[in-house]
Amino acid sequence: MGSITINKDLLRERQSCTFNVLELTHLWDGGPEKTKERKELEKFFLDDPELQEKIPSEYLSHKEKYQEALRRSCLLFKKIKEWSDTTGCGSQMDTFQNILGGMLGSAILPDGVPFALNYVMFLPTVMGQGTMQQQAYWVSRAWNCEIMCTYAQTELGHGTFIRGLETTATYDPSTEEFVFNSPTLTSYKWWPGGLGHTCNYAVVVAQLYTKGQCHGIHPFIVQLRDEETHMPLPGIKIGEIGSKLGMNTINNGYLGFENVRIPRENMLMKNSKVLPDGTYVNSPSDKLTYGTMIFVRVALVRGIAAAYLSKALTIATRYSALRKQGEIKPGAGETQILEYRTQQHKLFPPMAMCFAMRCSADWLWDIYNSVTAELDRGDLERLPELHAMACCLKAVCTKDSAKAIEVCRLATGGHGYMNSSNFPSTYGMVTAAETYEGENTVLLLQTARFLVKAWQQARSGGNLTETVEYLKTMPLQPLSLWVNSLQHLGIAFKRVAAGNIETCATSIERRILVGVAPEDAWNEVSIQLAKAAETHCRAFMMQIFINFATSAQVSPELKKVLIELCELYGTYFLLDNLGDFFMYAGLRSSDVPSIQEWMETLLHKIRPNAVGIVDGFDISDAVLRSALGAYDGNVYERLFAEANKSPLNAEPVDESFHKYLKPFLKSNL
Ligand SMILES: CC/C=C\C/C=C\C/C=C\C/C=C/C(=O)SCCNC(=O)CCNC(=O)[C@H](O)C(C)(C)COP(=O)(O)OP(=O)(O)OC[C@H]1O[C@@H](n2cnc3c(N)ncnc32)[C@H](O)[C@@H]1OP(=O)(O)O
Ligand SMILES: Cc1cc2nc3c(=O)[nH]c(=O)nc-3n(C[C@H](O)[C@H](O)[C@H](O)COP(=O)(O)OP(=O)(O)OC[C@H]3O[C@@H](n4cnc5c(N)ncnc54)[C@H](O)[C@@H]3O)c2cc1C
Repeated sequence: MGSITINKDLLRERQSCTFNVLELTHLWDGGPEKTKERKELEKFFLDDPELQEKIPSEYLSHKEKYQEALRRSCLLFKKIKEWSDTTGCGSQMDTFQNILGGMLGSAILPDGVPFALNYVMFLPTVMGQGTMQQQAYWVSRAWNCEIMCTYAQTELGHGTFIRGLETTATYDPSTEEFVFNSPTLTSYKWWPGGLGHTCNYAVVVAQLYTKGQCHGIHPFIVQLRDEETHMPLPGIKIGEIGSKLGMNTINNGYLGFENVRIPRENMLMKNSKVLPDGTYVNSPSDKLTYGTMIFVRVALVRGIAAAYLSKALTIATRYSALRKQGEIKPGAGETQILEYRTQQHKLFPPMAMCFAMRCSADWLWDIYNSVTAELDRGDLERLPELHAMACCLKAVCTKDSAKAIEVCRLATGGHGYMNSSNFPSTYGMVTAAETYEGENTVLLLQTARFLVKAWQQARSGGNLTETVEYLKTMPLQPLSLWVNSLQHLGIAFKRVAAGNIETCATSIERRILVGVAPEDAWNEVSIQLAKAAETHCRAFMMQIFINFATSAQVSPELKKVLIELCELYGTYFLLDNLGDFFMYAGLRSSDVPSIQEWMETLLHKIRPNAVGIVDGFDISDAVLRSALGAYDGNVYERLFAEANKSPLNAEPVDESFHKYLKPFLKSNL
């Protein structure tokens, strides 16, 4: 046990890699300086014995899991402060992003950080929707952990349709207060992270009533618990919602109100306002209230979808390089399972997806920042495009990531089913993101709304924004004969997207012409609309990946690998959606064998570099937390060591034998 020798198959894989792995790590991190900072940060946190796991969390009770997560969260956030004070290297915000949205947090609190919402949603909401005075007061309190806050929007009865939320905030001009009530069971807040027993304040989204009129949903800061005793304040009914598929340490909670009063100043008033006499002042756009959701959707693409997929791929690829099972040629000796073409087909396309997600996430982050600056200047023109792209990228990337993580688990056979593989917790984390922050189908339909409008605009000769420009040009270009090239793939994906969007738009128009109400027509066509949004997103990701791979300033060896992965992304999704390419991209059935061969050749070319690629993600063993994926490949020793941590192995005969089994066996049924 505890051998530090590297598995010889993994060693051979590393020796035969054709590119410089460190160069990929630098590219992945955004430069050598970023790699250095990340490694220093990991060392500072992960070498701390107080943050090491003593008993695997799977063996703790629900309550113990939460208590242990809270202990670590407190230590972790003290250390963040220490890190910023002592190193002066990197702002605290960078560090928070790495902890909450990066891999570091998942190493220390794999099932979720109960403080996450304070940073991921409360602070962005106050910064985006609070006045300067409100920001000055609340940001420093929450930032310095004087208070711990969450974001309470979803209710038992409504998550998606937020205009239907039932919690009321009624303004009382005589005291200049808002009075909060939960009129029904379904109006109870349900889900907010950290709400159960961690937070003492929340942004609460409620229907605003003033002067007898409802003005729709607005955000308010509400104190929930006493700052000293942590007891719920009068009229606050609060608790935790119970055990879930994953994320069991994030402390999701419920919350009801009975005549809870808050000062008028606690309404976040950057956009709309209520004056002391109760006069309501409108926001420039009611969609500005939805700003925090856009921020989190943007952050999730990189922080959850791409990051957790890179982890799963590292585990499954290293394991596949050392696991031997069966023979390809009888008598030639047992084969590394990575040699099986079917295994390569499971693992390498998700590697390509991981790169496509990262490039798209960087693009999305940049436009998020520029559009946010424009909004601050009162310019709302690009908000619809940002909303549309944040919605479809969040939906497609979390879906691809969750599906691929499950494929990675299946690719490791029985051992992947163990908690010690770290697949279950990784999957639990990512599949949650398919639902939260906007359920994926719902988000795709939001993008589809934007696309149908863009299609109509293209037809009437109007101007189109960057991501939908192709709707103007694509239909005009004649279909050419199929060529196996990246450029042709890029065009074909756009043709498929344009074709799907056109089909939807004309199906809706056709229905309306025969008297179907527009809303019913929309619902009738919505299966195709969701698909159209997905194909638009895929075409966007394909093009972004092509731009990245062809223009990356890297060595020829690494560039070759990036191009191979990019081609694999395209050929994989093309072969998976042949019908679309037949219908809209001029593909003929006689073209398919050569594309299948192209894809298989790519799998063959990527094979020698597979371990190098995942090594390039540079995920340390402490972050991977997997018996199957460790750098040295000593899988079987680790599986044994993990099995022996089971509390059932503490005694050779468990007490249940004497209590139940022995009497049963002796009872002569
Ligand atoms: C890196 C991260 C690290 C770690 C994370 C760790 C832990 C965190 C874990 C969990 C956190 C989870 C938090 C949550 O889930 S909070 C709750 C999130 N809830 C949602 O996302 C609700 C989803 N629903 C909606 O977003 C909207 O209600 C919906 C868009 C579905 C519909 O809204 P509404 O009915 O008001 O609008 P429509 O009539 O459909 O459209 C009107 C119009 O407005 C446009 N629109 C809609 N949303 C936006 C937006 N956000 N911004 C801009 N514009 C928007 C829409 O396109 C329409 O435009 P038009 O067609 O021009 O009329
Ligand atoms: C782990 C986790 C953490 C969360 N954290 C928070 C939090 O911190 N704060 C918070 O406020 N909330 C939080 N949520 C709630 C989350 O945002 C909602 O669950 C999510 O928005 C989906 O809403 P819903 O549960 O009401 O699903 P529903 O909207 O009821 O969806 C159910 C089904 O109906 C379909 N559907 C609904 N509307 C439409 C439509 N218009 N068109 C077509 N199909 C539709 C959906 O596609 C889905 O298939 C969290 C949820 C989870 C799972």
